[in-house]
Amino acid sequence: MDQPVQTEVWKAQTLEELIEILHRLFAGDKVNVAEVQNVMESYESNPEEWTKYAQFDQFRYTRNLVNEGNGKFNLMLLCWGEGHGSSIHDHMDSHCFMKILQGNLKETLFEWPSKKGGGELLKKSERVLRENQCAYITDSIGLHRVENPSHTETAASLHLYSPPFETCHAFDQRTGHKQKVKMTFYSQFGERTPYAASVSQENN
Ligand SMILES: N[C@@H](CS(=O)O)C(=O)O
Ligand SMILES: [Fe+2]
Repeated sequence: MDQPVQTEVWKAQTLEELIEILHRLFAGDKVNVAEVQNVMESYESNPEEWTKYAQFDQFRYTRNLVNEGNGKFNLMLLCWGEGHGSSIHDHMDSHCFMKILQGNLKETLFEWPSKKGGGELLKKSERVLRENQCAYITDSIGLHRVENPSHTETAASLHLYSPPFETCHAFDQRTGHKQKVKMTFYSQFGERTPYAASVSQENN
């Protein structure tokens, strides 16, 4: 019988402590997905600790950089207004962890377009993620779309990407065609990104 893989169990009491633990977990070359997911789930969202990063936009979800993870990962807070959603997109072969800090988010998984090209993207599954849950996706799992299904409540989520990336592909559900998109930060470390640095760039 195989030995079970030892995973350490950490409990993050605060956002600051979570960031410290994440730095340790990403110090080496290997990522233990279950361990990262567990520690992100162990943090009980406390809005007082993250509200300084939360900047909402009227029209679309925003990406707000919280920590650069020593070059190993980017940690960011995403702010979703009522009904806001992403395109169907990939994650450039990175690990992607998504923890709900406030509200609910609906995640719909899709298959990659078939090699022959063309045709509608097949929906694999959908689920609603609730406060403090942490989901994981990477390209081998598929593509996803994330939406705030509520028309009365905003939502906030904490995303960790390793290695960090700045572009991804957005897919047309009906044709399967993809387009490269550049992703920007609405704010970094609590400060609104200057207009010149984000102009003519898009979110995903
Ligand atoms: N991957 C998306 C957010 S999500 O919809 O998972 C982004 O970084 O903007
Ligand atoms: Fe995503």
